[in-house]
Amino acid sequence: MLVTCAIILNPQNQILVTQRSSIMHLPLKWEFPGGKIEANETPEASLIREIKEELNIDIEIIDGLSANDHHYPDKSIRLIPFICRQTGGEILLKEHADYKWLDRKDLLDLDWADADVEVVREFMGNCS
Ligand SMILES: Nc1nc2c([nH]c(=O)n2[C@H]2C[C@H](O)[C@@H](COP(=O)(O)OP(=O)(O)OP(=O)(O)O)O2)c(=O)[nH]1
Repeated sequence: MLVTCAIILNPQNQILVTQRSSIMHLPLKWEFPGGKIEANETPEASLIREIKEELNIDIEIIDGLSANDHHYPDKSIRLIPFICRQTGGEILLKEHADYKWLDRKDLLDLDWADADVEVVREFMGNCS
């Protein structure tokens, strides 16, 4: 399953992180918002759509990071991360339990979905 996720930076270069709800797969784990790529969709178009649906905000995509393949006991995903900026809208949580803007140095303190840990490491390595 192909999943895109957005590492959204604000003007202070903090990063938006979202917490999965208790009724989702991987309940209460932190992730970068995003979701499954649908048929006939580019990864970029899918991500822009998902972020609007889940968070009510508009984003532009700045760059891509390496995809990370991860096997959960019940499913395998290829997580495809993009670095993004918010271009409009106000955050409204439609699916998630919580969100926060975090400084880069604090990212690894969260209880991440397992597939994200490698993405966080690459992002921190690239930017520090
Ligand atoms: N959106 C997103 N999903 C992630 C991340 N890390 C990670 O392991 N995942 C997993 C959680 C889900 O199993 C899948 C994304 O699916 P989704 O969020 O679109 O859909 P979902 O919960 O409806 O999935 P499903 O139960 O229908 O399979 O990828 C991440 O950073 N962002």
